[in-house]
Amino acid sequence: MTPGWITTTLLDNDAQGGWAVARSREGFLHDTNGPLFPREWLKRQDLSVFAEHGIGHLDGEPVYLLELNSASDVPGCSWQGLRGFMLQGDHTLYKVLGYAAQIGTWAREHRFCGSCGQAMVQVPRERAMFCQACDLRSYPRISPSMIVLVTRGDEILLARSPRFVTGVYSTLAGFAEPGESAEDCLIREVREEVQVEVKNIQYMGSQCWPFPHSMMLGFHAEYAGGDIVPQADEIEDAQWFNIHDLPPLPASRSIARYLIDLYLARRLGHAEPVLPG
Ligand SMILES: NC(=O)C1=CN([C@@H]2O[C@H](COP(=O)(O)OP(=O)(O)OC[C@H]3O[C@@H](n4cnc5c(N)ncnc54)[C@H](O)[C@@H]3O)[C@@H](O)[C@H]2O)C=CC1
Ligand SMILES: [Mg+2]
Ligand SMILES: [Zn+2]
Repeated sequence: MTPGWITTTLLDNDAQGGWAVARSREGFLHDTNGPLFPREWLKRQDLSVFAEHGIGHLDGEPVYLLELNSASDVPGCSWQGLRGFMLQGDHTLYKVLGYAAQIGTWAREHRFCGSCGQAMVQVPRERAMFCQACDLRSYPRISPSMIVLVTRGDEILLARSPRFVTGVYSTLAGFAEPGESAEDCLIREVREEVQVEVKNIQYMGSQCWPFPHSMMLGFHAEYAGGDIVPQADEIEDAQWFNIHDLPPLPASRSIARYLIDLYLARRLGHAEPVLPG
């Protein structure tokens, strides 16, 4: 048995047994034991199954996703969004659900060929949807996004999007555009969002962010010039905060929080945090 969570290209849907998770627009089904159910039991419930996908092995046991058309009532169970599992509970289970969500979304959005409109089929032994007419393969979509902590000595630059929980300030972030390097994107995003220039860009680590399919590339950068001017609509407020007087910060498992906590730890001589994958 291999311990932990290992994603698998494909599993045999006709095989019996294993674990399963169920996903609807309301999130994942869970009970007091969590979101993993014996697969044969789950399939006997009154669920409107849209598709079934083998997604991996957890501690050697196969895990399947039941992608549903709608959320139905299952006695003793309720539904919870992926963010809820990210914020609290077992991190490995959150990784299972994050992967399940990305595969479910991608398969649902790639039933038809984007080039000719014909129905696509799943390719054997590969996580891809295939159009026979165009010989086109579509792979799961991953969107590279830069995230950066900009610092000026004891001060760090944090901003609020109107979408954030009330009061919370975070690091700047944005999606890469075609033609950009990671550094180009970071410099553009910081300019667009706060009109500040940065220097000494340093890569710090990455994190899968399945909301819905970002790959966060985390950086540290030093302030090089400019006064903060928040971007209309995107940035509600942005400020330099002293490290001894910080506002409410992002969730502890996010790379945004890691970048902040790492800088504080290095500045104040504390133990360094570990980035959750
Ligand atoms: N894990 C973490 O700690 C954090 C993760 N994030 C994530 O970083 C990502 C980017 O951050 P934002 O500030 O929202 O991006 P952003 O600054 O580029 O602005 C968002 C806008 O980008 C456009 N957009 C949406 N999806 C896109 C895509 N796949 N490719 C290109 N453009 C797209 C839309 O117009 C959207 O309104 C998001 O997924 C966000 O959830 C943001 C902050 C913290
Ligand atoms: Mg942004
Ligand atoms: Zn086609």
